[in-house]
Amino acid sequence: MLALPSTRLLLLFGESLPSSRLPNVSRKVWGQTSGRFVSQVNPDNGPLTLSSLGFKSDFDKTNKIKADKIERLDVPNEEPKSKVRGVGSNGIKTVKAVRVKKSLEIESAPFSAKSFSELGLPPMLLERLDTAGFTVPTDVQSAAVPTILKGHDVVIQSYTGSGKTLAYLLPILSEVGPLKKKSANGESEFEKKKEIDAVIVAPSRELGMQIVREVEKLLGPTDKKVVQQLVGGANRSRQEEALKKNKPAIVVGTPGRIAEISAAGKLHTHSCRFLVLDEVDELLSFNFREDMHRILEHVGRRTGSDPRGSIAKWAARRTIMVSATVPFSVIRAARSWGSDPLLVQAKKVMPLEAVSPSGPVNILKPTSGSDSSMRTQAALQSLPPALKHYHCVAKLQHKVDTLRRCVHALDAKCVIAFMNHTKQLKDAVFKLEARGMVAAELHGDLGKLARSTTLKKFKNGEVRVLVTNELSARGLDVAECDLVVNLDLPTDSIHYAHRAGRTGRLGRKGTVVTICEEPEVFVVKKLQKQLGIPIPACEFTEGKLNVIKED
Ligand SMILES: Nc1ncnc2c1ncn2[C@@H]1O[C@H](COP(=O)(O)OP(=O)(O)OP(=O)(O)O)[C@@H](O)[C@H]1O
Repeated sequence: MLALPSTRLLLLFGESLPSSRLPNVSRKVWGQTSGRFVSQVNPDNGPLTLSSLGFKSDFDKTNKIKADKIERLDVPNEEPKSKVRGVGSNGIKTVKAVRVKKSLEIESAPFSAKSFSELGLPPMLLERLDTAGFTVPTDVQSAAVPTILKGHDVVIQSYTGSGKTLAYLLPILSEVGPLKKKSANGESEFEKKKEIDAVIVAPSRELGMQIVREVEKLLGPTDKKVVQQLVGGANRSRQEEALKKNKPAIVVGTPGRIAEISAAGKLHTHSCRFLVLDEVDELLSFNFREDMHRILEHVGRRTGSDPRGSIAKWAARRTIMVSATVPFSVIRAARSWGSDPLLVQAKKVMPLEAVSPSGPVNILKPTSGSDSSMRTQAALQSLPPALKHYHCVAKLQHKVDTLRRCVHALDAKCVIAFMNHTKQLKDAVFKLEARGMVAAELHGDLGKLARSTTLKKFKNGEVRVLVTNELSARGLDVAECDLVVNLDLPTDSIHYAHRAGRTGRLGRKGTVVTICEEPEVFVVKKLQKQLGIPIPACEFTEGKLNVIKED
């Protein structure tokens, strides 16, 4: 069995490995194979799909909680109607061509229910979903929506890019705001209340704004003010004014700003019915502990003490915790906050009580190596099934040029390159631009405007390579991203999974290449073992990715 650790940040490899400044290297002889057999990458290498995993489709029958069975349907071969872009490479620094739009193929579509109407959503919300181009729910949406609608507290765990945001937004919008279900007397009139009905917390400004846009997409232009962003970095008094004037039903924000405004008495959340913690394992980390403490104490809290204990105290609030990586510490916390909480995965719903610390919730245990099928299943619960993973050995001073050759070899149009230290990002961008590749840096030290402008340019195709740090590892949704490159190694398998998950969104193809120095290869081997996925060595010769087969 795969055991789970009790804390989120497992620094399995100690400190992140050193990376010094990068010299100005333009041309070198690359990747000697030293007697190893080199083969061309096989484009037909079929990805593992969810359906090949054979997850259980029913609720656990031993479950003491009387949850209804969620009916499973065959996976239809339908693509969602999302717009996806491609790029025409121009190679000239000054020309910032916008990518030509083309569809990125969805290789293994994670859809099981045939339509949203099967999930018990109100007619107006169904209409808005249709208008927004969402026609078929993903597996995790099919599992989560009816479960939350039945009133359960849930932990939603499913791989990156599988549609977890809508999985919790849809049940909330079914009960909160102008799209909600009609009441028993047939009224659907949305009455503005003084208090907030749903609080959604996300660890970064970017992720918070992304969630706001997803809510706005469904609310439509006339009801946009039903949701209010409370993210850090933005003008606080304007946010407070908007709360007062618009009386939003839903707020989405970062822990610091929500806690700040709440402490100032400008955010009334005591009768709140939904609390969502998106990227819950990150939110429950040490960094956010004080702000999260305030939020957990004040959102949905009934006034006056409750002699029946903490569970009764929280009975009015539904707590929804979400992440691709769920350590057992989150399960433990969820058990103490919720009443009969359930774990919702793409094809399985089970009571949290049934999750054992040694059960395969996730990828988080350094494995000793015996049960490879268990490891594979656990990894695939966090990583998109259509991803391909490689590593490439390069000297430190050649890493950026290796990245450039990797982008050309894979003809990648939309690339996210991760580094560990903010100071090095500028250098890498400079080198890429010097070789005619349009690149930009994104990190927390940049101002609010610079961050959103860069992200916008990346999303609309003006920037081909986004060089960034851990800020972008979680939640960032750019459907067109077809390549993730680790220029520095992630600190552990959780970080690897979140970085990797920026590509291969919603069943699309994607490649993850980790560029490391020879002494770092052992770390890649460890990641490979922990994640239960092959990360073969490769090199980029003659403009192609060549897989190196080990003896
Ligand atoms: N049913 C659907 N049909 C089409 N597109 C969808 C559907 N559900 C979600 N999407 C789109 O898929 C993309 C990924 O969804 P989302 O960001 O919610 O994934 P996620 O599981 O939360 O990922 P991460 O773990 O990285 O945060 C988004 O662009 C979203 O709009």
